[in-house]
Amino acid sequence: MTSALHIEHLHKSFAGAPAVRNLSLTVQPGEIFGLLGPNGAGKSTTINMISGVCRIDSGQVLIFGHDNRSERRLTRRLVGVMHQEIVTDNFFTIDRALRIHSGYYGVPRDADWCELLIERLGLGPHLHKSMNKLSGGLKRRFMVAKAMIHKPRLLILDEPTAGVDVELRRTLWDFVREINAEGVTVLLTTHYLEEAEQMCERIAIMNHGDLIALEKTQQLLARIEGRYLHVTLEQPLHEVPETLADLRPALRDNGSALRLVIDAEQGAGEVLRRLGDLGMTVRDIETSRPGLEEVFLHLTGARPDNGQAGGK
Ligand SMILES: Nc1ncnc2c1ncn2[C@@H]1O[C@H](COP(=O)(O)OP(=O)(O)OP(=O)(O)O)[C@@H](O)[C@H]1O
Repeated sequence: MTSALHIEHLHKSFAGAPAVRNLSLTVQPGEIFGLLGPNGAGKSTTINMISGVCRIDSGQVLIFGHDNRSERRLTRRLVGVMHQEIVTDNFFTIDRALRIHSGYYGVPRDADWCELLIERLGLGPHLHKSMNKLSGGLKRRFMVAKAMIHKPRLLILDEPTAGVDVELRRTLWDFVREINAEGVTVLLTTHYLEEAEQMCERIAIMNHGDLIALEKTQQLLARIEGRYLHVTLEQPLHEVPETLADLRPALRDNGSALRLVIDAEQGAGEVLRRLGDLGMTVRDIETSRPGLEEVFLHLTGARPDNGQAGGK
């Protein structure tokens, strides 16, 4: 089966500083694939090389088996990209801009498809507004429609939900799932790791230009063993006693909450007894499983978007 996207030994430097180093990966047709990494990891540079916006220093990008440089006209039609920066055609209305963009790809305008995009992205009531009068959320919705107007087989979304409210994020992801079910392959980046966890079958993590993990989402999640035990204390702690070091403690909420890591099979009772022996009075407990955010932290040592966004 021809892969939807095949990247081989891709490399890009800016003024001698590598932004993407020897990157190889393959996305299969029909996948929803996540490309994650902290700020500056090289995700956008990779996407820009795939879409042809950024010159490739060395390596190769094949889109459904076609080289994105030697078969540029063809591959441009096969891919739809929503770039991270908000770029709109300021003095056009949404309606006019969408018409122009379908012409740009040289595909005949498919009125039904265009209507579906407009309806599903909630653009209907705003079609005749000029772009510079739209809210940020609406501009993003327009950008998704624009990326898809020519019915690409590979849709690339670079941070589609940055700065977008919860309701719209849900609408957007529902739509992405729907078109994926109809056969469109999706490559996405997001700083909201919960979204990546829910959406992606496989996830690649980049850091400082290198690929540091590429696994099924479930395998990635299984990398962190154990469960979290979240303990609320009656009396705040100033520091955690040394004797609890094996539980990898993290003090939170000015010392009034303690997060401990316990074995998957270990019961909370034994841990609570140990806390009691140390003179701590526990007010409340809760357990949870580590999510993608913890795996990400573990692998990269950084929070997505410097801790400004993402899960809990
Ligand atoms: N046009 C450019 N000129 C110079 N340096 C650049 C350019 N584009 C990207 N870089 C640098 O390349 C590195 C990778 O940046 P890139 O934007 O690809 O990362 P990213 O993973 O997409 O980050 P973010 O999550 O912040 O968008 C960074 O060090 C960045 O400063």
